[in-house]
Amino acid sequence: GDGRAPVVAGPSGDPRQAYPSDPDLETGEFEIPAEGLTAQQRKRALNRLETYLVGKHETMVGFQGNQDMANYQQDLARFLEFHLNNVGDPFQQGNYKVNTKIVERAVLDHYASLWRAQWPYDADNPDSYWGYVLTMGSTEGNLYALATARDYLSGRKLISEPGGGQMVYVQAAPPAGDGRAAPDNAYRPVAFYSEDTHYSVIKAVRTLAIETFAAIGRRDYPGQCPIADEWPMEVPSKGGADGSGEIDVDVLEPLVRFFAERGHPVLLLLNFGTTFKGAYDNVEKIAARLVPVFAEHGLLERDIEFEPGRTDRRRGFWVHVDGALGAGFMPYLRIAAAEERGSELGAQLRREIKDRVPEFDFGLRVHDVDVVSSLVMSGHKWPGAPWPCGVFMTRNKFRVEPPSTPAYTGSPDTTFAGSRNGLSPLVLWNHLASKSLREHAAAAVGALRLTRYLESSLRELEDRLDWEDRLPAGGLHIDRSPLALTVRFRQPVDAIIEKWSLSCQPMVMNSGELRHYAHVFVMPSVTAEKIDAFVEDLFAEGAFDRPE
Ligand SMILES: COC(=O)[C@H](CCSC)/N=C/c1c(COP(=O)(O)O)cnc(C)c1O
Repeated sequence: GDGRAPVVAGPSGDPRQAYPSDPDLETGEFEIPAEGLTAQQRKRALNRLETYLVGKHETMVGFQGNQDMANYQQDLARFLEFHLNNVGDPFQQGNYKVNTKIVERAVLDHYASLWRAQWPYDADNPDSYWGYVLTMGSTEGNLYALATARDYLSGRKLISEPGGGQMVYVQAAPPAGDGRAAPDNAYRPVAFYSEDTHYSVIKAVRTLAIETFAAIGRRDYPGQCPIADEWPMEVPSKGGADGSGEIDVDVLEPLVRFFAERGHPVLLLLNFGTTFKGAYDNVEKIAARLVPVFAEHGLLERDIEFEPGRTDRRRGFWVHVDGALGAGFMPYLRIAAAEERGSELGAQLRREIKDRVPEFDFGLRVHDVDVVSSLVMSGHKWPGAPWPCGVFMTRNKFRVEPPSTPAYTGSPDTTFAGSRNGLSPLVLWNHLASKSLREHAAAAVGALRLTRYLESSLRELEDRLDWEDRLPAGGLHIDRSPLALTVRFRQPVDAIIEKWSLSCQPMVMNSGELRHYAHVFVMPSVTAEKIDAFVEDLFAEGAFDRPE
């Protein structure tokens, strides 16, 4: 400490003991005393923090957050002069004029184009895209998508009372049952997602009181699970823990059919770049197997009668693609794949993609159905925004509130947040605009190439350790899922985890063996030099000598 009198410790003790400590940062340095801090004290504290961050930034390889978005500081610092707020709908100017909505709309249009949606936004076109730049990351987008899907599938609608007063939710009456399925199932959506799904989805499902197939199955259909004695909590991934991390379509289909037969609308949340294994659910294959099930049980199109003569035509299913990482990255591979075969870019890509780039977006049509209802992407993952942000996108025809409510003087509150970040559209715009599509595609192909380099470097390390008889029993468990930007391997000692900010996960393998994995994500900020330095650290004595 610097001899200062300690902050009056709170009622439950002194923060200097209560909080986790880091060898490079002292809690006491950042306490805010009643008398405030002098300029020198503030400077010293902030210098200490900056020094710490410089160190960590250099060796950050463990999460899917690109650390090196270029030139946002010099290009955007001037906008810190303003109190930006994009409150309300991006396509309605609203009364809060200090906003960057014009930039937000350009970012949304660009992603609409990358995700093959109909753009520019047109309030009168049911198939036009609608979306907004998120103030949180994909967690907000997943929450918003699931809230919209829940209301859409439950026959709810947000309308403005006659005379343009309050906005109120109205609920359609369940259709007269056709005997085969309990009529009130028609508005009880059932959520399905895989065991590799990010915890933000489980949080969203609980927060929004959406029922999962497991919850309904265990309560209403005990012992009737079509794929196992007991209803699994989540849809199993193909090959279980040993597998790639993508959802098992052969298991998903009977589970969905079970509820479709009983008249339930179906809410599918699919992963496109899973958190730990970087796996992609096969959206095309899932649609090819499930659209016929929806058609068979009247879930492709349904009439929702709100009042006599006032009906909406809606689907009985919703496909949300959690593209937190993959939606920002995969479109560039499609652009690279479209390059003429002889090009360097095309050739490099061919080494990674045997047949075709997996489809996940609004351009995907299966059995003549446009499959995807909503999509989300994190801006701080592939694009590399320096704070959490992202993009949520859907189509007008899937929205439950009227796209424009003239009754409002300002702008309809159509997004999940109230106040909305006005800097995020700028940082995304800067990122998108500072490279051509081809240059973005080259960065994506380059990241795949480096991921292959990481994998081969780890396998070489395994051979070196084995040669020197220093290989841990069972080996380094090196694995990489198809097209993934990450490689997973045996968790090293804590000092290495802390230096390289590694994300770790215990996994009970199909054999019952408990393994501790770590992974590296090869984002654009991860270079071959960083990979070499990282692998060298793993070669050091005792790198894998974990106590367990
Ligand atoms: C352990 O790593 C994570 O939780 C990272 C976020 C940190 S990396 C920048 N993943 C977040 C994530 C999320 C939540 O996204 P955010 O809210 O933007 O963090 C949603 N879906 C998937 C597939 C995700 O991987």
